[in-house]
Amino acid sequence: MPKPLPIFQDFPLLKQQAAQQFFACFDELAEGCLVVDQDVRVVMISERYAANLGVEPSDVLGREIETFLPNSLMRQVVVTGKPILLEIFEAGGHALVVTRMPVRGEDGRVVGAMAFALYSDLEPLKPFVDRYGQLQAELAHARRRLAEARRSKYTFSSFLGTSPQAMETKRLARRAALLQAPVLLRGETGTGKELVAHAIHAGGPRADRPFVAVNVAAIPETLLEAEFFGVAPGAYTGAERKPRPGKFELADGGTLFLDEIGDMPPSLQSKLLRVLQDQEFEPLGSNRVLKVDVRIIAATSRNLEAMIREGRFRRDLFYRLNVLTIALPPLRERIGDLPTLCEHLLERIGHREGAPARDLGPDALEILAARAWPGNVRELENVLEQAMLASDAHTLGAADFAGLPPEAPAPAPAGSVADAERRELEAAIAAASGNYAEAARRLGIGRTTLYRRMARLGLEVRR
Ligand SMILES: Nc1ncnc2c1ncn2[C@@H]1O[C@H](COP(=O)(O)OP(=O)(O)OP(=O)(O)O)[C@@H](O)[C@H]1O
Repeated sequence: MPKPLPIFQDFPLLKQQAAQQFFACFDELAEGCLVVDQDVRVVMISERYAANLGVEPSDVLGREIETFLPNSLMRQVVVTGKPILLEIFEAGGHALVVTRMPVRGEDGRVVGAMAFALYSDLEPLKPFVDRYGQLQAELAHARRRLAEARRSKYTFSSFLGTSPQAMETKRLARRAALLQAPVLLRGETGTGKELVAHAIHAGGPRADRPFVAVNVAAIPETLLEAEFFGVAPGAYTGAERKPRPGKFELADGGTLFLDEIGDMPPSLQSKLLRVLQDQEFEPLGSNRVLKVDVRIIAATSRNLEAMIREGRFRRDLFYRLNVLTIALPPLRERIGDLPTLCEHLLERIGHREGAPARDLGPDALEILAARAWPGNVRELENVLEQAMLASDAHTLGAADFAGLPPEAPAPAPAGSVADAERRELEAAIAAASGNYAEAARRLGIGRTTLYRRMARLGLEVRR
């Protein structure tokens, strides 16, 4: 509780005079003032303030302020005892810049509050208000962009498939999300390595910290070091290396996803190993050591063991990265997931293209199941997209995929899709003890879709 100002204590008359002068001064220089008691009734209002509010002083004296100014904040000041130092207040059809302060008695208790209108015309403040508005807008924009960039695009539910292989992948990834050790994702192109990396990040304690991805294969070797470790200001490094933070620094506190780690040149492999061991490094052209806390998720489609034998990949780096390893199954080894994948991908493509989602006829499914899919889910998505764009049919049939280039048939015989799907549905229904809603949830589909699929596969729906 603040004490009354000591200088006034022995001079009550002076205090009163000063207060009166203060009010008079404010009324003249500013746009008037107003005082309320502890019941928020008006005990004083200047002519000018009354004019600004569009009221007559005699009409409002003694009244609770909200009876003529419903959005007044004076009660808040009286109740909390806290001033509201600057606020733009809309009243009487125009904006006032108002300062409100509590009035305290000798014992420090709040006995009322006073308000001063500093300006009734915001023109003098316009440069500040404009600048403030502009900065606010810039800040909001930057925050939105940062949040978007940092938000993981995928979670575990984005990884589609309920085959045993897909479920095992998700189980391992969920476990990895809760740990801090490096993760190595292995799998052919298009099997969802990047998707899983995002999901691991989003499912762990670093979720609200940055997720930074670097595709090692996409960056020229000469620029990789600067890309990873950054360039210090003032470093003489040539035109293409302006001072900037490296990916390690940007990912501090979060996750750094190193895609195509097998493409990393040997010189950088040693440096990466050092950072993994010590969690510190020096930006290019700097003698300052930066300490970071970064979780590494690396991915590769290459045979790293063969590369080690050929001396192209460091064994010690491999051991360092190969702590939690997740092998992503190729599509042809989980062809039972094809119907689920197609259904979701068609929906996703439809959404992207602003077109209604399409179905896939059983004949089309048989054709797709017979392919080897070297490009995996990405290739499947491309094939579906092309077929969708070329046809108006609601249900895509075999003919819509007639243009597919010939390809060696996959090891699995074509008839097995229906079997695999039937087994999958039966397993889910059994696991849900015959509860179809629960089985559908486990499969990640709606109940109606489940009934439709069961009917197509000749499974009886028991109600
Ligand atoms: N299980 C899955 N469920 C849904 N979408 C998937 C799945 N696997 C892959 N995809 C989709 O396939 C595309 C390729 O996936 P992603 O980029 O994660 O693969 P990748 O293994 O990192 O490929 P690359 O090695 O070529 O970089 C993405 O559009 C992704 O959303």
